[in-house]
Amino acid sequence: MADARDATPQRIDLDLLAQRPLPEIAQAADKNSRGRVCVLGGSAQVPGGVALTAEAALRAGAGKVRIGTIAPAAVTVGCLVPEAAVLALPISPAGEIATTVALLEEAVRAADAVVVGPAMSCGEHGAILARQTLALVTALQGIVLDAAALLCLECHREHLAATPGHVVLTPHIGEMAAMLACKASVIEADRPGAVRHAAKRFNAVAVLKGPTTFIATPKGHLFAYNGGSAGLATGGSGDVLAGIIGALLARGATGLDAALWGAWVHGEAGRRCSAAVGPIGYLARELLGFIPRLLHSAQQLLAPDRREASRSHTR
Ligand SMILES: NC(=O)C1=CN([C@@H]2O[C@H](COP(=O)(O)OP(=O)(O)OC[C@H]3O[C@@H](n4cnc5c(N)ncnc54)[C@H](OP(=O)(O)O)[C@@H]3O)[C@@H](O)[C@H]2O)[C@@H](O)CC1
Ligand SMILES: Nc1ncnc2c1ncn2[C@@H]1O[C@H](COP(=O)(O)OP(=O)(O)O)[C@@H](O)[C@H]1O
Repeated sequence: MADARDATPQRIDLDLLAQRPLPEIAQAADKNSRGRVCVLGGSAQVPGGVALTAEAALRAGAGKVRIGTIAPAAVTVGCLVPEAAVLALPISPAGEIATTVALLEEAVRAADAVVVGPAMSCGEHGAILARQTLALVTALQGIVLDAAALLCLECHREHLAATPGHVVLTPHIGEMAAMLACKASVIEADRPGAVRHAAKRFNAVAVLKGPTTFIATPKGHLFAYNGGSAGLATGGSGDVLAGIIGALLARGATGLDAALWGAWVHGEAGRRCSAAVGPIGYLARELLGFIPRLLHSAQQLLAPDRREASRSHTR
């Protein structure tokens, strides 16, 4: 990783995003053309995390969201997000592999982007969901791999090698250590190097979350966002980020643009919560309500005729 140490990251701010506008959503667009997101995750220990991801995707503009989660949690999750469809997956996919695969294929094929892993605690479950999704990767506009879905990436390198940069990995430091089979202290010592190494190794956009979030591309481009709020270090906050990125991929953004915009919107939502509630103690679900306005106002500000205004605004 030493070769990456001298790389200076580009700062993720409105000036950078102005150069990378998101695909517009037409005024007349119906819900199928605004982006369909499938969220696969959840566990008996953390049944509600997928609801955060699904709602974040809806708040970021997805027209349709479907949640595939463990059967015992499916009804509850559906009630938490009545705007989403729910798919009940067998709790032990290894034992019912054929059913799981058939259900997943149908769900993934009906989506533009898939988010795999939020709130999933079982490595085996994650491995199967990630494998099935990656097998269909070319039919999708994007995939986000999060949490437990990141723990088996070595087995998926063949699939990942074939993707044209629309897979986004969202590890925190512990997950990054598992991905690269090293100690967390090694990642801690060189976060920019680690994220670049992971992006290259797995041929994906890598997002290393933390007080400063680093984003890298397989070609070695490096970006950093450090404008968030300490209160973002709270259970479920990463699930929200994964949902935002999933929705932006589904509307047609590239993996890199979805990651850059996602990190910025997530961090700014944290700042809004911090101002409204207090620097720590706000809930991940309280981030959700800020997403639509942040996305909308940033895009308005960045419309071509307003870019000059954005520059003076951010100075
Ligand atoms: N649990 C909850 O309350 C909620 C969880 N939710 C969701 O569940 C999912 C799993 O979350 P989680 O919290 O169960 O596992 P998480 O902390 O990600 O650890 C995974 C591994 O990483 C390691 N690791 C972590 N940080 C590290 C570090 N700095 N440095 C080094 N190691 C570090 C950690 O090691 P350990 O801390 O056990 O030593 C462990 O091995 C996720 O999607 C989350 O959003 C929410 O939906 C709702 C509330
Ligand atoms: N001290 C901090 N300051 C700003 N942002 C932070 C800080 N700590 C964590 N974050 C952000 O909060 C989110 C936490 O995600 P994650 O670790 O996956 O939590 P969870 O697994 O509970 O959802 C990430 O987006 C990360 O960048």
